[in-house]
Amino acid sequence: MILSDADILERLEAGDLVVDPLDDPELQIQPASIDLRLGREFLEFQRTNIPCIHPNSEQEVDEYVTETIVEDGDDFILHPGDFVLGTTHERVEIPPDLIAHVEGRSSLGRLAVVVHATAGLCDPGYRGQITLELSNLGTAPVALTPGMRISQLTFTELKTEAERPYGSERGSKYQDQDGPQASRIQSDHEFGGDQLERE
Ligand SMILES: Nc1ccn([C@H]2C[C@H](O)[C@@H](COP(=O)(O)OP(=O)(O)OP(=O)(O)O)O2)c(=O)n1
Repeated sequence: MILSDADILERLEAGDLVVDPLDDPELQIQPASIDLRLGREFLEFQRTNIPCIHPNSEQEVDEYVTETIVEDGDDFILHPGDFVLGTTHERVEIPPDLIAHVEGRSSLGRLAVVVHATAGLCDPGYRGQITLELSNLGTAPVALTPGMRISQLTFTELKTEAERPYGSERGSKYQDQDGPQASRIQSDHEFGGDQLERE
Protein backbone atom coordinates (compact mmCIF):
# COMPACT_ATOMS: atom_id res chain seq x y z
CA MET A 1 0.00 0.00 0.00
CA ILE A 2 1.31 3.43 -0.94
CA LEU A 3 0.85 6.11 1.72
CA SER A 4 -1.52 8.98 0.98
CA ASP A 5 -1.05 12.53 2.27
CA ALA A 6 -3.17 11.68 5.34
CA ASP A 7 -1.15 8.51 6.03
CA ILE A 8 2.12 10.41 5.63
CA LEU A 9 0.98 13.11 8.08
CA GLU A 10 -0.11 10.47 10.56
CA ARG A 11 3.31 8.74 10.41
CA LEU A 12 5.14 12.07 10.69
CA GLU A 13 3.07 12.99 13.73
CA ALA A 14 3.65 9.59 15.30
CA GLY A 15 7.38 10.37 14.90
CA ASP A 16 8.59 7.10 13.42
CA LEU A 17 8.81 8.60 9.93
CA VAL A 18 11.07 11.66 9.98
CA VAL A 19 11.64 14.31 7.31
CA ASP A 20 13.65 17.12 8.82
CA PRO A 21 13.35 20.04 8.36
CA LEU A 22 9.85 20.04 6.92
CA ASP A 23 9.51 23.81 6.74
CA ASP A 24 6.38 24.05 4.60
CA PRO A 25 4.29 20.87 5.08
CA GLU A 26 1.35 22.33 3.18
CA LEU A 27 3.48 22.83 0.09
CA GLN A 28 5.76 19.81 0.49
CA ILE A 29 3.18 17.13 1.32
CA GLN A 30 1.61 16.15 -1.99
CA PRO A 31 -1.37 13.77 -2.47
CA ALA A 32 0.85 10.68 -2.08
CA SER A 33 4.42 11.94 -1.66
CA ILE A 34 6.66 14.51 0.02
CA ASP A 35 8.62 16.98 -2.05
CA LEU A 36 12.25 17.31 -0.96
CA ARG A 37 14.47 20.31 -1.56
CA LEU A 38 17.91 20.57 -3.08
CA GLY A 39 20.89 21.07 -0.74
CA ARG A 40 23.96 23.24 -1.47
CA GLU A 41 26.62 20.60 -1.91
CA PHE A 42 27.47 18.84 -5.14
CA LEU A 43 30.08 16.29 -6.13
CA GLU A 44 31.33 16.57 -9.67
CA PHE A 45 33.29 14.00 -11.59
CA GLN A 46 36.47 15.17 -13.28
CA ARG A 47 37.70 14.03 -16.61
CA THR A 48 40.49 11.62 -15.85
CA ASN A 49 43.50 10.13 -17.55
CA ILE A 50 43.20 6.77 -15.86
CA PRO A 51 41.96 4.13 -18.34
CA CYS A 52 38.96 3.26 -16.19
CA ILE A 53 37.68 3.39 -12.64
CA HIS A 54 37.81 0.12 -10.79
CA PRO A 55 34.87 0.21 -8.35
CA ASN A 56 37.06 -1.68 -5.84
CA SER A 57 39.65 1.10 -5.73
CA GLU A 58 38.87 3.75 -3.12
CA GLN A 59 41.61 5.92 -4.58
CA GLU A 60 40.23 5.81 -8.11
CA VAL A 61 36.65 6.39 -6.96
CA ASP A 62 37.47 9.31 -4.64
CA GLU A 63 40.28 11.00 -6.53
CA TYR A 64 38.25 12.18 -9.43
CA VAL A 65 35.43 13.67 -7.41
CA THR A 66 35.46 17.34 -6.39
CA GLU A 67 33.04 19.14 -4.11
CA THR A 68 31.26 22.41 -4.90
CA ILE A 69 29.24 24.33 -2.32
CA VAL A 70 26.80 26.81 -3.84
CA GLU A 71 26.68 30.15 -2.00
CA ASP A 72 23.47 32.02 -1.14
CA GLY A 73 21.88 33.51 -4.23
CA ASP A 74 23.91 31.35 -6.64
CA ASP A 75 22.81 28.46 -8.82
CA PHE A 76 24.45 25.23 -9.84
CA ILE A 77 24.45 24.97 -13.62
CA LEU A 78 23.79 21.44 -14.85
CA HIS A 79 25.12 21.19 -18.37
CA PRO A 80 23.81 18.80 -21.05
CA GLY A 81 25.31 15.36 -20.53
CA ASP A 82 26.48 16.18 -16.97
CA PHE A 83 26.22 13.65 -14.19
CA VAL A 84 26.72 15.04 -10.67
CA LEU A 85 25.75 14.04 -7.17
CA GLY A 86 23.58 16.40 -5.16
CA THR A 87 21.78 15.99 -1.88
CA THR A 88 18.40 16.59 -0.41
CA HIS A 89 18.33 19.40 2.14
CA GLU A 90 16.17 17.21 4.35
CA ARG A 91 17.34 14.30 6.42
CA VAL A 92 14.97 11.33 6.54
CA GLU A 93 14.41 8.39 8.85
CA ILE A 94 12.50 5.48 7.33
CA PRO A 95 10.80 3.15 9.84
CA PRO A 96 11.24 -0.63 9.51
CA ASP A 97 7.81 -1.16 7.95
CA LEU A 98 8.17 1.36 5.13
CA ILE A 99 10.26 1.63 1.99
CA ALA A 100 10.71 4.98 0.27
CA HIS A 101 11.21 5.65 -3.42
CA VAL A 102 13.04 8.71 -4.68
CA GLU A 103 11.20 10.03 -7.70
CA GLY A 104 11.73 12.97 -10.00
CA ARG A 105 9.30 15.84 -10.31
CA SER A 106 7.47 16.13 -13.58
CA SER A 107 8.24 19.85 -13.87
CA LEU A 108 11.99 19.14 -13.84
CA GLY A 109 11.59 16.04 -16.00
CA ARG A 110 10.05 18.31 -18.62
CA LEU A 111 13.33 20.25 -18.59
CA ALA A 112 15.21 16.94 -19.10
CA VAL A 113 16.59 16.90 -15.54
CA VAL A 114 16.75 13.42 -14.03
CA VAL A 115 17.22 13.16 -10.24
CA HIS A 116 18.02 9.51 -9.90
CA ALA A 117 19.89 8.13 -12.83
CA THR A 118 19.83 4.60 -11.42
CA ALA A 119 19.21 3.98 -7.73
CA GLY A 120 16.07 5.29 -6.11
CA LEU A 121 15.33 3.14 -3.13
CA CYS A 122 15.57 4.13 0.57
CA ASP A 123 15.59 0.99 2.66
CA PRO A 124 13.51 0.40 5.78
CA GLY A 125 15.70 1.66 8.64
CA TYR A 126 17.65 4.15 6.47
CA ARG A 127 18.61 7.43 8.16
CA GLY A 128 20.31 10.39 6.54
CA GLN A 129 20.16 12.83 3.69
CA ILE A 130 19.51 11.36 0.27
CA THR A 131 22.15 11.53 -2.44
CA LEU A 132 20.64 12.59 -5.75
CA GLU A 133 22.09 11.33 -9.02
CA LEU A 134 21.47 14.37 -11.17
CA SER A 135 21.79 14.42 -14.91
CA ASN A 136 20.72 16.62 -17.76
CA LEU A 137 19.49 14.68 -20.76
CA GLY A 138 18.55 17.79 -22.72
CA THR A 139 20.42 20.20 -24.94
CA ALA A 140 20.29 23.36 -22.79
CA PRO A 141 22.05 24.00 -19.45
CA VAL A 142 19.61 24.13 -16.51
CA ALA A 143 20.14 26.25 -13.37
CA LEU A 144 19.48 24.39 -10.13
CA THR A 145 18.87 26.56 -7.07
CA PRO A 146 19.50 25.19 -3.57
CA GLY A 147 16.17 25.10 -1.74
CA MET A 148 14.13 24.33 -4.87
CA ARG A 149 11.84 21.31 -4.60
CA ILE A 150 13.85 18.82 -6.65
CA SER A 151 12.51 15.35 -5.92
CA GLN A 152 9.65 13.56 -4.25
CA LEU A 153 9.59 10.60 -1.91
CA THR A 154 6.79 8.04 -1.99
CA PHE A 155 6.33 5.48 0.77
CA THR A 156 5.16 1.90 0.48
CA GLU A 157 4.09 -0.11 3.51
CA LEU A 158 5.70 -3.53 3.83
CA LYS A 159 3.57 -6.57 4.59
CA THR A 160 5.70 -7.15 7.69
CA GLU A 161 8.46 -5.08 9.29
CA ALA A 162 11.96 -5.69 7.93
CA GLU A 163 13.73 -8.07 10.30
CA ARG A 164 17.13 -6.66 9.43
CA PRO A 165 16.54 -2.99 8.64
CA TYR A 166 19.25 -0.88 7.01
CA GLY A 167 21.92 -0.03 9.57
CA SER A 168 21.47 -3.19 11.61
CA GLU A 169 23.63 -5.37 9.39
CA ARG A 170 27.12 -5.43 7.87
CA GLY A 171 27.28 -3.15 4.89
CA SER A 172 24.79 -0.29 5.38
CA LYS A 173 27.55 2.01 4.21
CA TYR A 174 25.41 5.07 3.65
CA GLN A 175 23.67 5.12 7.04
CA ASP A 176 23.62 8.68 8.51
CA GLN A 177 25.17 10.18 5.39
CA ASP A 178 25.41 13.94 5.50
CA GLY A 179 25.63 15.62 2.11
CA PRO A 180 26.26 13.86 -1.20
CA GLN A 181 28.36 10.73 -0.79
CA ALA A 182 30.46 9.25 -3.55
CA SER A 183 30.20 5.53 -4.12
CA ARG A 184 31.60 3.39 -1.31
CA ILE A 185 31.31 0.24 -3.35
CA GLN A 186 35.00 -0.45 -2.62
CA SER A 187 34.02 -1.37 0.95
CA ASP A 188 31.83 -4.23 -0.34
CA HIS A 189 34.77 -6.63 -0.33
CA GLU A 190 35.26 -6.01 3.44
CA PHE A 191 31.85 -7.49 4.03
CA GLY A 192 32.40 -10.44 1.72
CA GLY A 193 29.87 -12.10 -0.53
CA ASP A 194 30.84 -10.21 -3.67
CA GLN A 195 33.20 -12.79 -5.17
CA LEU A 196 32.28 -15.84 -7.16
CA GLU A 197 33.70 -19.10 -5.83
CA ARG A 198 36.54 -20.51 -7.93
CA GLU A 199 35.36 -23.51 -9.91
N1 LIG B 1 19.41 7.89 -4.75
C1 LIG B 1 19.64 7.35 -3.54
C2 LIG B 1 19.26 6.01 -3.27
C3 LIG B 1 19.55 5.50 -2.00
N2 LIG B 1 20.16 6.27 -1.06
C4 LIG B 1 20.44 5.75 0.30
C5 LIG B 1 19.21 5.12 0.93
C6 LIG B 1 19.43 3.65 0.82
O1 LIG B 1 18.81 2.96 1.88
C7 LIG B 1 20.96 3.56 0.88
C8 LIG B 1 21.51 2.33 0.24
O2 LIG B 1 21.03 2.22 -1.07
P1 LIG B 1 21.22 0.88 -1.90
O3 LIG B 1 20.84 -0.30 -1.06
O4 LIG B 1 20.59 1.07 -3.22
O5 LIG B 1 22.83 0.93 -2.10
P2 LIG B 1 23.94 -0.20 -2.01
O6 LIG B 1 23.35 -1.57 -2.17
O7 LIG B 1 25.02 0.20 -2.94
O8 LIG B 1 24.44 0.03 -0.53
P3 LIG B 1 24.41 -0.98 0.73
O9 LIG B 1 25.41 -2.06 0.38
O10 LIG B 1 24.83 -0.12 1.89
O11 LIG B 1 22.98 -1.48 0.83
O12 LIG B 1 21.41 4.73 0.20
C9 LIG B 1 20.51 7.58 -1.35
O13 LIG B 1 21.06 8.29 -0.51
N3 LIG B 1 20.26 8.09 -2.59
